[in-house]
Amino acid sequence: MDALARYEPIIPEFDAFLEACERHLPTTVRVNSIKATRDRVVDALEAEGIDVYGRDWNSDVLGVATGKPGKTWPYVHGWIHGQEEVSAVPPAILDPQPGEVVWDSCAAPGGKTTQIAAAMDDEGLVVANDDNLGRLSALRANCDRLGVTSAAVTNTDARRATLDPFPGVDAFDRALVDAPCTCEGTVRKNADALEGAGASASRNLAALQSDILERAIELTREGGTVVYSTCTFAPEENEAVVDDALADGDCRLLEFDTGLESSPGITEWNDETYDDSLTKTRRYYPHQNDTGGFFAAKLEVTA
Ligand SMILES: C[S@@+](CC[C@H](N)C(=O)[O-])C[C@H]1O[C@@H](n2cnc3c(N)ncnc32)[C@H](O)[C@@H]1O
Repeated sequence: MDALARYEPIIPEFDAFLEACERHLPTTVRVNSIKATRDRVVDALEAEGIDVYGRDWNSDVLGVATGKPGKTWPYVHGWIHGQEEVSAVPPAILDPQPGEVVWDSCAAPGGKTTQIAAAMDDEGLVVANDDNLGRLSALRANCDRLGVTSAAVTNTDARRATLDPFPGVDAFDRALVDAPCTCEGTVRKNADALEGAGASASRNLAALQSDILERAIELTREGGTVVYSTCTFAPEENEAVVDDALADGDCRLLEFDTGLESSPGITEWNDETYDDSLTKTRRYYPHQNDTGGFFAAKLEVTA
């Protein structure tokens, strides 16, 4: 947990935060509304001895009290997807609508792609991109199992993505940048997550994250929405990256409230200051909702 010590000045109730990071992460699943309803899923899981409980902020997210849902037929048939609760936040605030064209720039293995497609009633187009060929089979398999027919899988470096493969598409309506990051917020399910974490690892990733976010803003129509998210606590990968995008002058931050407890983004870190509007971004800490850690920013494209 040493790598987390540098966050003491910015994380509220720091001792409770550290204590939560050492606790086992609750298992959660997301109901796949393309194939099933919440009630049918609850009944089917209970018939297999899996007890679940609802989560107030999102009726499609179920906590698992007992049993292993990944070994049940509702899982095999794609009625549910194993998804960490707080990782359902970015697609929820992206708020994609049926018929839209949405870019998921860093999509594998597809937890958020399939959530986006479900929110769109599987109508429209979700371009699910990832530059790592080895991760595309899991992305495709998840789309198949969950019955997603609206996704097109691409394998490009998001920094250089174009609209050329999609004749007739002038711009994306919305884009998600669920960026590659140091993954510190996954420490509750992977104790090794903090190995190699720290300011220098975070600074090394920031240029890639900024370039992908910049490309997402360029490819999204004026008035469209871009969500930037990471599963790390590092301001270098979070507020600093969004601050960079704001400085280009083509977007502005929007406020959002998922119903989950969260803290506002910060505007000062070490020797840096960020735009005041960075308080509209949200930080989700493990002790607030008994989840992993996440950061999310919702941007409107203005030019
Ligand atoms: C946090 S993971 C995405 C998780 C995914 N959104 C989900 O919910 O299942 C980040 C992904 O970014 C991909 N990635 C890294 N660099 C990239 C780049 N330059 N262009 C596109 N994808 C990239 C990685 O291969 C990885 O799959």
